[in-house]
Amino acid sequence: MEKQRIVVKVGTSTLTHDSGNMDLRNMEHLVRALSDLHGMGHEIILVTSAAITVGTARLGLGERPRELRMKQAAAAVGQCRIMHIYDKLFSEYNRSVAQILLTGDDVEDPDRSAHLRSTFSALLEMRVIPIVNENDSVSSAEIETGRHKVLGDNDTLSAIVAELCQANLLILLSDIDGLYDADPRTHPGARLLHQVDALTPEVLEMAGGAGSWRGTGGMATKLSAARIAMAAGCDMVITNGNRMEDLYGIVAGQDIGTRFLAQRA
Ligand SMILES: Nc1ncnc2c1ncn2[C@@H]1O[C@H](COP(=O)(O)OP(=O)(O)O)[C@@H](O)[C@H]1O
Ligand SMILES: N[C@@H](CCC(=O)OP(=O)(O)O)C(=O)O
Repeated sequence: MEKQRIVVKVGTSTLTHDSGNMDLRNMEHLVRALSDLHGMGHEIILVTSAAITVGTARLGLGERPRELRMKQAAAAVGQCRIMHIYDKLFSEYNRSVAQILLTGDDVEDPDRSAHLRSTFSALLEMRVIPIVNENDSVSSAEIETGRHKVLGDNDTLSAIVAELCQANLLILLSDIDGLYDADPRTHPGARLLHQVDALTPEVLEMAGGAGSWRGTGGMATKLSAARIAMAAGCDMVITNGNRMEDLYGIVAGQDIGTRFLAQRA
């Protein structure tokens, strides 16, 4: 099989329980599948969410803080916890990881994004698995005051990373099997779309908001990600994070989840 550069984004709803604590079973299955794909020769970049949720649980705050500075503090605490667990789990499979935290400025500024590209390429050359999140402790201020709209959700961030690294494939692991023709939580008869060739107005209309208190963007941000990835020549697949074994089939090109086809030049 051809070796691919793959960005995998995993959302808060897959990484945590409803209590806000980390879902260690899902994390273990994720790390095992990614380590295995890495062992097959693929290059892997992991974009991970959940810092704010895990920090909230760790600090015993009861509910997700509304105050910005508390959210940012929770992210700082949660990010440490998450990286600790990833490092521990990947180490069991003899894989090295690196942490990259990004803000909107980092990807917008040509100098910074050039450095970022070189860092990713050096890490991948050394067979390290970069683990990326938004630098929430710094950047939420920008997001909430509306000065920068570039980031703010990891779906978009993962597509920007895929574009920056010229990845072949972006996989979004969510709490749902893919894009349906309507939000299945409110429309029980909704049907799964297997392939999307173009983001037509009809497709864009299908997307609704987040499915749980822990998720943020819902399908709307996933379609924004698809727009960036498809234009960058990268296929994107939305699939359910509860079946990590599906990652193998997706990488092999099987019909799993919803695949958004790259625009080929
Ligand atoms: N057309 C749609 N197809 C599938 N899911 C949808 C759709 N519209 C809205 N959703 C909601 O999007 C949710 C997934 O996004 P989100 O809650 O942000 O999770 P994540 O943390 O995985 O990013 C689903 O649980 C679902 O309720
Ligand atoms: N950067 C934030 C997550 C933002 C985000 O997009 O969350 P999600 O919709 O669960 O992928 C955090 O780590 O808490």
